[in-house]
Amino acid sequence: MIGLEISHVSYSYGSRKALDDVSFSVAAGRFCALLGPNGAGKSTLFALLTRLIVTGEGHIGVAGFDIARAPRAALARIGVVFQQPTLDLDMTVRRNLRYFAGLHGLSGRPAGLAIDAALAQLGMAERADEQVRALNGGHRRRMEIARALIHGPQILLLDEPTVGLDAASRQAITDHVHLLAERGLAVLWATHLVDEIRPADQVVVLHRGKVLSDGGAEDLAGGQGGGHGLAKAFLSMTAEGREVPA
Ligand SMILES: Nc1ncnc2c1ncn2[C@@H]1O[C@H](COP(=O)(O)OP(=O)(O)OP(=O)(O)O)[C@@H](O)[C@H]1O
Repeated sequence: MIGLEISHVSYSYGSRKALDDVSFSVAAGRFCALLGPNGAGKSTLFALLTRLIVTGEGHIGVAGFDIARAPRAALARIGVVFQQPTLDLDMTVRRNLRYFAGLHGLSGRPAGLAIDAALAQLGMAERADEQVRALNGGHRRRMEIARALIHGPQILLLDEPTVGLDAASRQAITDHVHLLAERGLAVLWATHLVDEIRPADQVVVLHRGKVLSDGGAEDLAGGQGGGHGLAKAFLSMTAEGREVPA
């Protein structure tokens, strides 16, 4: 089943073209890394997928709903973790999530159940009554991912979710989100870090607003040992003349 479909999407800020005829899709149950250097257009694409901005060029389908024609139905099926954290540090984890559940029309026992389930999926159940301020950066991020799951989305969007985290936290979050994909979510994970990508993942390379490649991570690495092969392929596609270490 198709989770997310992006077809011939373009977007410009004034005369600057940020996305140029972008097409790819992410099926339910797939982890897709949107790999691109700074300025590639990743955040612009996320803004279009969440209707922060709109474009007349191209089509975006979310779990079968056209985001332009049926925005409410489409957005209800998306969970999103933006680059900038947006948590209330002085509330507990549960209070933060209850507030967000309310925005989705969930309250009372159904909200409590949804919050418990989401926290459990991120290994955060025992932190529910802690103040967010007391959590480390990795746990705060996991909580934001749990928050994005409360309303039962089919698509999960994460914009560079591991920025600023230490290696162990990055690993834990990457593991958790891969598990969410295995359980059926279509995951779009924007990053410029190849070590967050697994051999079975889909990788879309975005550079200067264009899709340079779309396929399996193993194929992109060209059989050259996972992360190293991927890094080489990514750099040679995007570095434009910079030396790529052997
Ligand atoms: N509000 C804006 N006004 C004008 N140009 C913008 C605006 N936002 C982004 N751009 C430009 O659009 C292009 C794509 O930027 P975008 O932020 O989408 O890339 P990105 O891949 O998310 O980069 P980063 O990893 O640095 O966040 C860049 O050339 C950027 O300078």
